[in-house]
Amino acid sequence: MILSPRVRFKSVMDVLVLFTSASDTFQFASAVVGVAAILVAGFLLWIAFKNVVLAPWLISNALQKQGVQGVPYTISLGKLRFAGNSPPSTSSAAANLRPHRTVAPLIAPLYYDWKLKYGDVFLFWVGYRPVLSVSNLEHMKEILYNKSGHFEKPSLRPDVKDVEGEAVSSLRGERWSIHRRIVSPAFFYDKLKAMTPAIVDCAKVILDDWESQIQYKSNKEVNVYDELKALSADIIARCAFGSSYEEGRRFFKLQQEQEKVILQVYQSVYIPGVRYLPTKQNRHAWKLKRTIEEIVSEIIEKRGNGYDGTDLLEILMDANRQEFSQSREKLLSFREIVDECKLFFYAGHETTSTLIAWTFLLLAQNPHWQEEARKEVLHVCGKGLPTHENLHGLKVVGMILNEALRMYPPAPYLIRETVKETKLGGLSIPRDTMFLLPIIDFQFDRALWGDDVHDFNPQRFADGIGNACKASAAYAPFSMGPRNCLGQSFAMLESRAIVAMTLQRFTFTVSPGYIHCPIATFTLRPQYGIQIIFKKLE
Ligand code: HEM
Repeated sequence: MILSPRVRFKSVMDVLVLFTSASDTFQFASAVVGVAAILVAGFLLWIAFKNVVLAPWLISNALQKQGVQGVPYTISLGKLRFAGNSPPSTSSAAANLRPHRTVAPLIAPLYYDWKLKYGDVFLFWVGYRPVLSVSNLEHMKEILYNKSGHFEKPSLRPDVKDVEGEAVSSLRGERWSIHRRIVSPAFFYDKLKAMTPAIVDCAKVILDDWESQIQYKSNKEVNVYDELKALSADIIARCAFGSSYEEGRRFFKLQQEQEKVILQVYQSVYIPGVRYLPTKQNRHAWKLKRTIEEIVSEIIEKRGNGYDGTDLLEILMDANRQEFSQSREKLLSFREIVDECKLFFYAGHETTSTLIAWTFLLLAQNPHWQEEARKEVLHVCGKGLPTHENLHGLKVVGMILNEALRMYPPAPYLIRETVKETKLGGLSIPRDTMFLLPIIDFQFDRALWGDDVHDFNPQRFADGIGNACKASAAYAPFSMGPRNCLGQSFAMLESRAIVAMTLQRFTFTVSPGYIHCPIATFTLRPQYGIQIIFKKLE
């Protein structure tokens, strides 16, 4: 203890009294700190006990009593995995090169073992969260249309929310409907039409590059998965940020870094409070977030109020301006605008690029359909750059993309959770139960699609999606109901453009080096890429 020189002691007693009271104060403070530490530790233990032991036990007990079977619960404190979704070894993947029938069991092997063992409705665990697998079409419709308001998107973990932010895809209730209303105009027909030249321009750059490399060799092997990811990112950067395209690219590079952090966070068990500690991972995440926000504010500042473009950022800013002029309030905060731009990229680039990459694989494996599609493209668009109207007129290409979405849906499983106790198919489902809806399984149901369900047959879509199988709800690559994919038309436009422009210039086959290994992380993607050999069209 350091005493100020100004303190004067009259007697030894004074000094003793001072020391006694100081040590009392010290003891009192220590006691307070001790009690606080015990309370905090007790609180954390209670949260951990409630989340990791009590809640899982209550939910599984309630379901077991109603005859729902499932995987026994074991407390998992290591890395979390989805239903054993580890990529298969290269050799087992290579053995599965041909049959598409292996897609679903390959991406979630444990899940399909459990399904065989326990039947269509069963319980399994993602970490300590109980998940009910639902393979009944009527139940899936009830959950996705959510007329009762009992089924919602799962709430994001606070540490994931910190990094990812919250946008239309994860919001609920009133905030979700405001965001959906504001973002929807970005995908209206006239906006998509205005974006078509940018999409075609970006595709032309990459195809010119492939073509120039073929000048020196007779053919070129391309890992289309990697190249298409870069191309879709460019396209999204243009459509989200228009002329502020370079800043858009920087934004999305940083966001890719953020995605890696999100994956790490998702794989770890959530411990309250840890996200505030200055760990290496947290500091990295904070820095990325700061820099991303700085880029968007720079773009907004540069634009001022006189910008006349029609990109996503401008649509969001415009909604704010209109609301402000009427009510002096802004609809979206700055952070919400940033989060919507992030979502646009996140939801849009990986999904669309995997769809196009799988489509290239299927066309390379099925030369007859490749030729049919090429004939149509050359007939409708000639050899020039396609227009928006041209792209709409491509029926065969549309059928091929629909079939690719059936066999390789970029989002093969959807997740929901109950926000209230509810009834589903005679079962009483407790609150906070998660559902897994295996879209991919309905799309491979032989009873609904026929005996050729495992074959690539775009012909089944000749009379439209509604007539492709016995129950139209069995085809849901873009989900269904009020929260279906907002970017569906954009994704289909981009895919039509890239497939058509490639068919105009090249014929293509699968490389002998290709290893068939679909895995599901955020999307259903090819673990080792898709290597395609392109030859210039005579
Ligand atoms: C082939 C490409 C795509 C596929 C297969 C796809 C699929 C889906 C699916 C299945 C959902 C529903 C998710 C759920 O309910 O859990 C969804 C939602 C969404 N998608 Fe897509 N998507 C694609 C491309 C895009 C693109 C290009 C964008 C935007 C640029 C986009 C924006 C969105 C948004 C904003 C939502 C959330 C809607 C809401 O919750 O109200 N998607 N998408």
